[in-house]
Amino acid sequence: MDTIFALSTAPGKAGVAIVRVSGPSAFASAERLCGHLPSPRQASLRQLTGADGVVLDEALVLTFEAGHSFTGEESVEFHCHGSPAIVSAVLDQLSQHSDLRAAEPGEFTRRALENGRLDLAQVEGLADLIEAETEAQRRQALRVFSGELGARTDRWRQKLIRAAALIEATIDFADEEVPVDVSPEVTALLTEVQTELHRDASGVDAAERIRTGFEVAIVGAPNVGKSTLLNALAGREAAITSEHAGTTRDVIEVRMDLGGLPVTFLDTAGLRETEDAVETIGIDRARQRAEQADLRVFLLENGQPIDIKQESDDIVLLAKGDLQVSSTRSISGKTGQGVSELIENIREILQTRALGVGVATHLRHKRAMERASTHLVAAQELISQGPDMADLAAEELRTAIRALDSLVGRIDVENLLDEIFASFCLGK
Ligand SMILES: Nc1nc2c(c(=O)[nH]1)N(C=O)[C@@H](CNc1ccc(C(=O)N[C@@H](CCC(=O)O)C(=O)O)cc1)CN2
Ligand SMILES: Nc1nc2c(ncn2[C@@H]2O[C@H](COP(=O)(O)OP(=O)(O)OP(=O)(O)O)[C@@H](O)[C@H]2O)c(=O)[nH]1
Ligand SMILES: [Mg+2]
Repeated sequence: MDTIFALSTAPGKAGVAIVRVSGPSAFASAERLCGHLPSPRQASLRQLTGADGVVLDEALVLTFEAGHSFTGEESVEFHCHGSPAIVSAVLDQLSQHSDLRAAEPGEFTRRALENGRLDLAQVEGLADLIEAETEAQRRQALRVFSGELGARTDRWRQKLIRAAALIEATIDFADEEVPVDVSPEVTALLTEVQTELHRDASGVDAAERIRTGFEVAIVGAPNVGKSTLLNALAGREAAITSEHAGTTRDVIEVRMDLGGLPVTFLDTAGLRETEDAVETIGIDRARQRAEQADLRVFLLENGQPIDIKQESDDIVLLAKGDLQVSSTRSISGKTGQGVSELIENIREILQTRALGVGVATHLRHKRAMERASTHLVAAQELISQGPDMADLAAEELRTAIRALDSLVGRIDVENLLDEIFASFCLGK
């Protein structure tokens, strides 16, 4: 096994920069850099010196014994001053050790997975945790990282193994007319698992939204003040506004943190019949993005209908509220009237959708659960056909268990790993 090293903190100037080394030569290699190592898990100040005896930095050195580290391997951390020059000097020095090589992105975590310190779902949770920018993202990622999905998978697994054992017992005793009919207990076990699979899988779409962000499109006729509203929401001049109808053509995106929920607002071209070819392209894009968005804000000026399908949660507001006689259900990006109410309204709607999230948070989880579920349905069907079908039913259960095992990376995941680790940072 190679010993690997990388800068584990973000590159650039910082208070402190941590260089991590992991693998069988970690201690030996660290000794060449800082002399006598401190006892494991006891940070101590050391001078780091190059091969020629020149001092590179005065750093805190922290060691972890094999079996008691993040990766599960012997590991050393150098907590250096966060200077790009120091970091590159230390990395250069390490790269001259012939038994060391630079780590690939995510390679420390990959080793943690291989050494059984984390399961695959936890690795995904860790990746999400590092990507998390809002409170809802942080909470969701931490829940996955805590291993809840793995724990629940274990319980499903045990129930299915018990069900398979009960069925197999009927095969063994088929000739002896077993007096007990096991199918009620088997059916109960399968139904329990299926109900939970269904509930967890149905929360995945909302979980995906929390991870990638909800999209909220602002739509309406030209000149009603969509771009002005976007700018008011963003608190900056993100979009060009003008008194000319047909100003916005491209979809303008502004990312925001709405009380912990990640939301991307979309400002779109005003919808109308037009001869202008470029504006027409903009209007097509507007319609497409608005229809795909999670929520739409319709800005209406003269009560003219907007030719975009309105979903039940969508928000309809009267534009240029400062010019309207009644201020209810109206908004003005120009004066700010109604803007904080709109934000609160959107947050509430999206928050309700976020409530359905269970322990499964990735499309990959949903697919594995649906695969398992399909085989459970097939097993149920076979069981209902009587004892002759018992061995086929047991086989369906084993296939369902394999699908669940792929959730936590017990099997069939080699090809997934590269994809999952490709998105990791260097040093993680
Ligand atoms: N400096 C530093 N901070 C860090 C990390 C790190 O690697 N280095 N982490 C990296 O992502 C996270 C913490 N994760 C860690 C997970 C396990 C162990 C560890 O040594 N585990 C041992 C002993 C546990 C104990 O203290 O009892 C073990 O599990 O046997 C260390 C860090 C966040 N902060
Ligand atoms: N009185 C008033 N004027 C507004 C308000 N919002 C926008 N306007 C004015 O209306 C005109 C059009 O505003 P925009 O925000 O560019 O309108 P839009 O809906 O983005 O227009 P298109 O991009 O052409 O579809 C500008 O002159 C704005 O100053 C408002 O709330 N009240
Ligand atoms: Mg506009």
